[in-house]
Amino acid sequence: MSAPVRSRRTSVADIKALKGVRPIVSLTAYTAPMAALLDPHVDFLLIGDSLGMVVYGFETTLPVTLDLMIAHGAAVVRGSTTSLVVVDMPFGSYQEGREQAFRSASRVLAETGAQAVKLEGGEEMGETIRFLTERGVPVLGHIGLTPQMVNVYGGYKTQGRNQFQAAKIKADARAVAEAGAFGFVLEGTMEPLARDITAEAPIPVIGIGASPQCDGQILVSEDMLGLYNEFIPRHVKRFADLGAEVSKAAAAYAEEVKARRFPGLEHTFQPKV
Ligand SMILES: Nc1nc(=O)c2c([nH]1)NC[C@@H]1CN(c3ccc(C(=O)N[C@@H](CCC(=O)O)C(=O)O)cc3)CN21
Ligand SMILES: CC(C)C(=O)C(=O)O
Ligand SMILES: [Mg+2]
Repeated sequence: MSAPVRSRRTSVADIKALKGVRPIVSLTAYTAPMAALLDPHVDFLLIGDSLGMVVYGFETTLPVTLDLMIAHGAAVVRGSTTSLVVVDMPFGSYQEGREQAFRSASRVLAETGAQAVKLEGGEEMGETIRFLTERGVPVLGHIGLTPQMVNVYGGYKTQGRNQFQAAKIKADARAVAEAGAFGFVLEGTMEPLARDITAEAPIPVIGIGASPQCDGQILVSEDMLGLYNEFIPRHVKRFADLGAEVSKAAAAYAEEVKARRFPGLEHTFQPKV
């Protein structure tokens, strides 16, 4: 038997150690087959609560439940071998307080095999992040544009547009790092501010719609693969157009079925004589 490429999964300590060494690579995954395809190319896979919009067709991430995140988290762990796996804590599963957050997060780790959770919020989540990390749950923070706040913002609005917002995001970054997070996602934030925050933060800053100078980048896989067309935010670069490929394949299949060209006899089972 040949030796495995990596004998263990990337750990949160490995991710922390990459700051200042090389950019950290991350993508979302919701299913085992997609996780298997992405696993060799990323440092960590995120089961994002964006799956509510991308897979389940909701207009926001708010209806996503903890049970749904756990089902998809377990699938991604089964489909991957070397990446760190991080699961988003869904809306309502942690905002009530640190005990609720621990109850939810410990279920995620125990029932999925993932190594860490991500939760949205800065200063207001400091106490919760500390409570979790001190009790065995590594936490990835998420500040800037936090989609679970959509009803407070009144839309998905880019953050850090004025001095007050900028000061708040800087305070959030400090609070999350101070509370013991192993890194944080910085989303939808003005580029110069995102660059400053990355330079100041003692832990990896993973950007999405943030800055090329962030310590790492993350995208929703379906966005960068061209599999999600409901909206295409400015932060997205299309690395493939798989949506067009799916349409082409479905059209070819439909045509062959109607013309009785598919299935061919080679796709059928013939009795031996
Ligand atoms: N498929 C997908 N990709 C994502 O990046 C993503 C999700 N879903 N779901 C959860 C959140 C929602 N996100 C979003 C959604 C919309 C915009 C958007 O429309 N942005 C505008 C700017 C809005 C403004 O500042 O006024 C843009 O032009 O990009 C951005 C992020 C990011 N997350
Ligand atoms: C876009 C990433 C950071 C996320 O939180 C998600 O996919 O839910
Ligand atoms: Mg999310």
